Order: sequence, then structure tokens, then C-alpha cells
Amino acid sequence: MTAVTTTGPLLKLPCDRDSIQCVSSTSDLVIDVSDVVVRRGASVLLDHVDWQVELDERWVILGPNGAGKTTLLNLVSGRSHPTKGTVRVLDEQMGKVDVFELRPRIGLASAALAETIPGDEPVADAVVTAAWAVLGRGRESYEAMDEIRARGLLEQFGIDTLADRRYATLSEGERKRVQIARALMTDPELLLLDEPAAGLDLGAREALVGRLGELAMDPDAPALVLVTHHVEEIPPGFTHALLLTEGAVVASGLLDDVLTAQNLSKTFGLPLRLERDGGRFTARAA
Ligand SMILES: Nc1ncnc2c1ncn2[C@@H]1O[C@H](COP(=O)(O)OP(=O)(O)OP(=O)(O)O)[C@@H](O)[C@H]1O
Repeated sequence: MTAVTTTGPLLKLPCDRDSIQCVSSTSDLVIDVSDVVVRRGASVLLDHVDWQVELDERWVILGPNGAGKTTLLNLVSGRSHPTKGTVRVLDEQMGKVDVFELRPRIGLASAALAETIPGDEPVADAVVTAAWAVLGRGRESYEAMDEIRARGLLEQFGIDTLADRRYATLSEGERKRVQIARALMTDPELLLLDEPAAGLDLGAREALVGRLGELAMDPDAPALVLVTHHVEEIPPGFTHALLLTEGAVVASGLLDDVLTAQNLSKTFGLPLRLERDGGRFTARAA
């Protein structure tokens, strides 16, 4: 068992925002990134980035390889620090808060985290263990409510029939859904999804985009931030977009204003045509 914390359960579940067991924010501003610069050696990974996210917003971060998307998510999830500027998340300033207390309030699903899920872990355990922020179920005890919540999340993502399977036996698409269910286990106020559709075939991608679209439409869902390279992976119901290139913001704001062929072409460095059909997008070279 890899204990991330040894101080006890992070939250008693299920947890709603009116419960005294939940720590909730006092403002609607969930993310406040102000004039942030990240330098690593001679490289500037983020260059004077400003970004604000409110509780009811669903953001997509789009940009080419190396744009700084994961670097930005790492700052917001408390996994790294800026060289300059401030990062406030859920009314706490990174660098001045105990990140181990803050992290349960932030759900994160990423390729790096997925690699740490033990292959022989039953799927239901891979989700429920998020309540203790551990990987690999050990001697920690769970209440019936925890188990019910984990199964409920698997059902929400259409994989409840896989609850007793070993994680390693799942397809990539099924694993992605388990990772998101795990990220939601602590009833976070903010959910960060780093390329959730990467490596999925068309069917699996569409199934995931559909589930994320349902989550986006749910008024009780946390604030959502989804990182992708592809406009085709933007679920319906997403409201805002941040376009990044070479560590700098090209455009940021309401999806309808920001997601234009002109902004997308500037972001990816080639002339692009953008089409919209209902709540979905496609892009190709002009
Ligand atoms: N520790 C480091 N030292 C120097 N450069 C780094 C370091 N970490 C990341 N980089 C560089 O910073 C840039 C941004 O990386 P980041 O992973 O944030 O990009 P990204 O937009 O998520 O890319 P991708 O879409 O390919 O995942 C990349 O060019 C990467 O090589």
C-alpha cells in the first residue's frame, strides 16, 4: 500500500456541500492564477498567465504539444509551484496551504496518476481507496457509504459491471473511466482531467465524451477543467476555453467567443477551419 497520507480518512462520504463534514469555499472563484511565470532552467514553461475559473464553469484547455497545459494543471493541483505570480485554488494560496489537506478537494485524472494504480487492484477498490488517498487497498477501513459511493460512480460512468475485475484487465477506455470515477470519489469541488480521451478509439472516445457531457450538464458537478489537443474531444455543455501556445495565453473566456478558426489557427500555428455541429466541434487544415 502506498499511503499518501497517514492521518486518517480525508472525507466521510457521501459528502454534500451543506454537510459540516465538507470543507467548502467561501467564494465562487475556484481557480485564480495571477501573472504566473514558470521557468525551469533556461526554459519558460508559462509566461505571465492569468486565469480565473468559477464554480459553475466547465473549461477546456487547448494547445499543441509542449504548450504548458500539464504545467498549468500541476500548479493548480498543488503538484508544483510557480517561479513568479500567485496560484489560489478554493480560496487557498498555493505555497501557504497544506497541499495534503487541499488535494482531496481537487479531483485529478492524468496519465501520470493512472500509472500508479496497481494492475492487480479490483476496480471497485481502485476507486474507493481515493477516500484515504491511498493506492492499493490495505488495512484502512471503509464505511458502507464509501463502497456504495464507489459503485455509484462506476455506474455513473457505465462500468459498474467491471467493479470486481482487476484493473490491468480493462481496456484503455474502461481505465480512463475508472480514473475519473476515482477522481470524483472525494466529492471534489474541482475536477481536473488531463487528456482523458488520449489513446482511445472512436467508440471509446465518443462514449467518454458523452459521459463527460452529462457531468458538465449536472448542476451539482464540481467545476471542470479538461485538457486536450483536439476540439473533437470537447464535451457538449463545456462553457469556457483557454487557448495556450508556447506557455502564453492566446485567448481565454467564453467558449463561443474564444473557440474561433482564427484563435485556433494562432494556437496551433497553421491555418485551420473550424466547424460546429450542435455542441460538438471539428477542425481541419484550411
Ligand atoms: N522540468 C522541466 N525542465 C525543462 N523543461 C520542462 C520541464 N518540464 C516540462 N518542460 C517543458 O515544458 C514544456 C511544457 O510542458 P507541458 O507538459 O506543460 O506541455 P503540454 O502542453 O502539457 O504538452 P503535451 O500536450 O505534449 O502533453 C515542454 O516543452 C516541456 O518539455
